Amino acid sequence: MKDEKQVIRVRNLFKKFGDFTANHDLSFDVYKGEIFGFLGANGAGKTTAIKILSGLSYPTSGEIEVAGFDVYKQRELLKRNIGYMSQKFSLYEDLTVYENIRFYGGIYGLSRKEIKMKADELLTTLNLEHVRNKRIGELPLGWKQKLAFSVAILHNPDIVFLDEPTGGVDPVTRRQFWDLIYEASRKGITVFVTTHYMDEAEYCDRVSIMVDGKIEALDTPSELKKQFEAKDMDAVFLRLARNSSYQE
Ligand SMILES: Nc1ncnc2c1ncn2[C@@H]1O[C@H](COP(=O)(O)OP(=O)(O)OP(=O)(O)O)[C@@H](O)[C@H]1O
Repeated sequence: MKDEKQVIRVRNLFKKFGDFTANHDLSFDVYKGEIFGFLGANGAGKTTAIKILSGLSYPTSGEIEVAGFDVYKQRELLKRNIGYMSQKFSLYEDLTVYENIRFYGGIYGLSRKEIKMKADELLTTLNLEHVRNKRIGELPLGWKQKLAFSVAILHNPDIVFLDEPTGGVDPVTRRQFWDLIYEASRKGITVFVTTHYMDEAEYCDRVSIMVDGKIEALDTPSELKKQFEAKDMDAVFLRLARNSSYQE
């Protein structure tokens, strides 16, 4: 646990689609600056929960506070204090790198001066100054994802939600992506991340594993390995996912 300050508080979260329960009685806390891995097989209910936590959809029931805001009544305030990135929701392919930064900076309420300063800083850090005026569509996937992450935290939010941010990216670029995650966490930004890559689960401070809509395990990677007598997170995950009623 990085810091005692709670930034996400979830109690008895249920989300139902008709008769189907996608999230079943989830309760957990996430702390300031923590890198929290949210794992589960396909269809376990991760995206459903992330959408609720980031104010994009309502829960069926439960008490949920994110960045100190209630997900039922304070969604607009909540959204201003978080960042969100997924493979499906990212940068605009037809806009240039700088236009994307300007667009999102505007949405996040930054002034022109702040946007310019942040853009310069971000492009220098990522070593992408030379593509400032290139369309996003022309860039390699790994660059796009690093940019998308940096844009998602442009406004210095309390929490950033990452839904499979490194899908389809080679291991070297994934490692570089994780350096950005560590840096954000060092600055006090909480990182809530879903991934299918078990090496990435090892990089998290704590990991929760969801099976069929329920959290079946939640602890640090080293405690989970001890608890399940597993040599790595892959083995922990397989042991839990094997109990799933959902088989591909
Ligand atoms: N709007 C919806 N209406 C009905 N069922 C839904 C809806 N959204 C999600 N579901 C169902 O809820 C379950 C959980 O979906 P969710 O997308 O949260 O899973 P996930 O863990 O994010 O999976 P993946 O890793 O494949 O993205 C799935 O069975 C899905 O079909």
